[in-house]
Amino acid sequence: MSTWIAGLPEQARAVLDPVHYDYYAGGVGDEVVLGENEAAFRRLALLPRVLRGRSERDLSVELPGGRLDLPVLIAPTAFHRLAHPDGELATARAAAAAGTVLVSGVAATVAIGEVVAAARSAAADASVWFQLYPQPDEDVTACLVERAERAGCAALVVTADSPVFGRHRRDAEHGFHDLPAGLAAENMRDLPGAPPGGVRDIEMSPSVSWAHLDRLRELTSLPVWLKGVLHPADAVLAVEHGMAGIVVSNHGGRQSDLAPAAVEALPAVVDAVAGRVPVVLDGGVRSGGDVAVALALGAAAVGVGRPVLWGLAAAGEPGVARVLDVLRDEFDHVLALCGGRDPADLTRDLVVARGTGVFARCG
Ligand SMILES: Cc1cc2nc3c(=O)[nH]c(=O)nc-3n(C[C@H](O)[C@H](O)[C@H](O)COP(=O)(O)O)c2cc1C
Ligand SMILES: CC(C)CC(=O)C(=O)O
Repeated sequence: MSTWIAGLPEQARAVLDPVHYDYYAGGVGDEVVLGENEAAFRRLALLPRVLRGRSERDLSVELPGGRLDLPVLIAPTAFHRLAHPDGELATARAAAAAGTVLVSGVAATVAIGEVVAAARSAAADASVWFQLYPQPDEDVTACLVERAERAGCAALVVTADSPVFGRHRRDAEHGFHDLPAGLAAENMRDLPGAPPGGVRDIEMSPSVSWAHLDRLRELTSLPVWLKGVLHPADAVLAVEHGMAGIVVSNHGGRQSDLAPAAVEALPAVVDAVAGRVPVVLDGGVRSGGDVAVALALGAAAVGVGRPVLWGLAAAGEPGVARVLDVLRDEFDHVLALCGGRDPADLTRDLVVARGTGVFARCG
């Protein structure tokens, strides 16, 4: 990990309200998965290939919903205005300037229309994606989809790993349940079932099903990604239900504390999908080396969550820009060291488990 990214949580902690720091940093239960997401990357190594590189590498990838100049997108995280007054506006500008995508959450503290406008102010061709939880009241879901389309989003990301809220001990200890006065989940304003100007709660429901997803898909022509898939059988179902892509994720260790590390779940999902749709990985990505390992295991790109929040808290838009720049630079360097010319040169035969000899291949 770059020393700068490694030091970011402490920089952020120094400026954040401790309650908000813990909201961002924390995980579910004993925070086993939170730690494992990063630790699992440390258990993997990449075998370099020699004498096949080139001096200029092409880091770009093409995904349903846009082309990324580097295979790193910004995973959806809630409430960026807890980190910095510019909130999602700063994150969107930094992502667009770096040539990548911000997946802006339904729980953003800036409405999606303004987020897209901010991204386009930094790069006219910027793509912003919109993440949502399918709401048990399908009129609310339909309204959110329409808002994302009207705003000009290029893809939807439906999060499926949250049938109930994860139990976050740090938040419970602080009694953190509400945003401070003046901040709100702006996309949830003025929705069916709320009084004019009122903000509806984001609801989780264990009864949200594949049928909800089918109906959601009928509402839109945008590509729909499914986020929070860990079981290969669910990946197959996602393809059968017309998903344009899959995000392998355990929600950054914030939902089930019994889940495997995200990178350990990745190869089986990639195999099950068998190239029919792209697979993105998020959880524990902290360096360009982690990006390279995930791509070698079959991810088309990775998402980063907390490092972006730390960069935003520490330095606003330039902080997010620097996180992306460091990841790009490190990834490019590792790719060169592996004799890679572009991401497609990172293949699974390069990945080995540390401490078990080169014949113990992963995946
Ligand atoms: C503070 C915080 C808020 C999050 N909010 C959302 C959200 O609203 N929707 C969602 O799908 N995922 C959410 N996530 C999960 C991220 O999209 C992503 O899966 C996770 O952060 C990746 O792990 P990383 O933080 O180790 O990079 C959140 C994560 C954090 C840390
Ligand atoms: C508003 C919340 C549901 C956001 C979230 O997904 C999280 O905090 O992990």
